[in-house]
Amino acid sequence: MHIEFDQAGVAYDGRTALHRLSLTLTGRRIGVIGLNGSGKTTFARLINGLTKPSVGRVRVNGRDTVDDADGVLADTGYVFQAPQNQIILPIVEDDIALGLKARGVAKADIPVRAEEALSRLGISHLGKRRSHELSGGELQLAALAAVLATRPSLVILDEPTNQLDLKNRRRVAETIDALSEDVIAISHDLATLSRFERVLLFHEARLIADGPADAVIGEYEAMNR
Ligand SMILES: Nc1ncnc2c1ncn2[C@@H]1O[C@H](COP(=O)(O)OP(=O)(O)OP(=O)(O)O)[C@@H](O)[C@H]1O
Repeated sequence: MHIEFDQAGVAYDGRTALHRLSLTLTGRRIGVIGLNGSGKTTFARLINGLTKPSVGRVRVNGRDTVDDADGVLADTGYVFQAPQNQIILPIVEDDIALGLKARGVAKADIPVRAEEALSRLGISHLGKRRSHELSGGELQLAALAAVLATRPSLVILDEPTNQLDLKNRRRVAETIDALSEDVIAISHDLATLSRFERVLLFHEARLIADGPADAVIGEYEAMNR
């Protein structure tokens, strides 16, 4: 990945959600930590252009998130904090197909791409299931499959293991570990992020630490002791 924040910041009605930030992200796996309301989701949404900067610019793999919003969206997949807001159609594979259709994938390729993504995560059996009947872990994996089916080069995960029990948390964490795509993950699961190459710590809408996982996680733990 190559992501550049150039004095980018976000404010809502005069309240700052993220102070101006300049930073370059390269590499394959970046974790994001911080207390509730510290600006993590705002930061992540800036990267795929879901949130536009109030000031400054964000560029993802050379594309500006305002000037080339469609290009950025095509290249970055975003798995939302609440998968029930992401998988909206009654049947899982129909939902995956909807996302592919919206991206202009040829009709004949849609079922192939959907099945490829489901089988990659070991959940082919969920394709024909009703999404509202799935467990939290199954739904989280289905949401990830829907994003992977669009073949993004970067996957942004917003608290992917948040709602999960221990078994599903492990399963999703292992899946994330095995992804070949670049990953930016917001997580409170510090054990998972400890395997990431770089971790960013947000506090009160500012980036306050940025470095190797062990050091930044240690700082976060010390702050909250
Ligand atoms: N659309 C919005 N309108 C107004 N305020 C917002 C909006 N989105 C976020 N905020 C505010 O910006 C601040 C940062 O929110 P953000 O969601 O980025 O935090 P977070 O670190 O992801 O929190 P959490 O861990 O609870 O998900 C919060 O004070 C939040 O209330």
